[in-house]
Amino acid sequence: MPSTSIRLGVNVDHVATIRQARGTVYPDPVEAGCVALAAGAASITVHLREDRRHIQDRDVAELVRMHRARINLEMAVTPAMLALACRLKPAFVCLVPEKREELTTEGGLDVAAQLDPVRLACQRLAKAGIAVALFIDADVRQLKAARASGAPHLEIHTGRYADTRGAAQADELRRIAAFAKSAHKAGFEVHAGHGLTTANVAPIARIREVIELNIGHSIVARSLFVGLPAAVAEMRRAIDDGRSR
Ligand SMILES: CC(=O)[C@@H](O)[C@H](O)COP(=O)(O)O
Ligand SMILES: NCC(=O)COP(=O)(O)O
Repeated sequence: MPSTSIRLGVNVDHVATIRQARGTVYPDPVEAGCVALAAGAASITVHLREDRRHIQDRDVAELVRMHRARINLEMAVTPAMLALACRLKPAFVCLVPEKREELTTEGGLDVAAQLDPVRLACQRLAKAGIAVALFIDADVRQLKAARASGAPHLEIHTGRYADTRGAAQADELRRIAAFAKSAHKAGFEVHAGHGLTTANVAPIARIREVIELNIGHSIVARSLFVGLPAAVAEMRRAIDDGRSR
């Protein structure tokens, strides 16, 4: 039976984006993580990109040292990132696609096209005691591949849903809802995220099979005006309202 509650993971990448813009030591994404957890976040997500454009190795190490059980590290499937994850041992890793030139993640991981490396990565991370999610598009071909990979969790990419409007958005929502059902039936724990805001989160939160949402950019942006605890609380309310409708 799908869960009635839904966890909020707060992504603090864009706190680090502001810091890196000036090469200062502030604002600190580690401090932001602590504040977000105190404000009701269930976990903290950080994407350690290969180009280190925002989050740095030290941020991940510090967050893991302080809150290991609640840290979700997003990373590319590369030997260097796998070695780093196995050394730092966050509780969760989400394997994501990465392109140097993209402004943000543009789609899901093509698990079907790289099943062997993804399967090996899942095995290696599981051996290190890390629970793995695959960040994928709502696409049955990817679901089949994900089943063969051995990953226990999936995070559905909601970027296209967030970027479209009207009939196209309704279509994307239907696709995500149907995919979440199939993924849950196949035994995966189902998460979702990317591009979600207080204005668009409710229909995604209403999908019973989704039990975790990872949200960052809109929360960090909103925190400029109301502060991080209030921005996390606003998102929590929007999710709970959506879930209960
Ligand atoms: C994988 C994903 O959906 C995002 O969480 C990702 O972290 C976005 O990367 P940026 O934070 O660099 O936009
Ligand atoms: N995996 C999605 C995530 O961590 C946050 O994405 P966004 O809200 O910053 O677009």
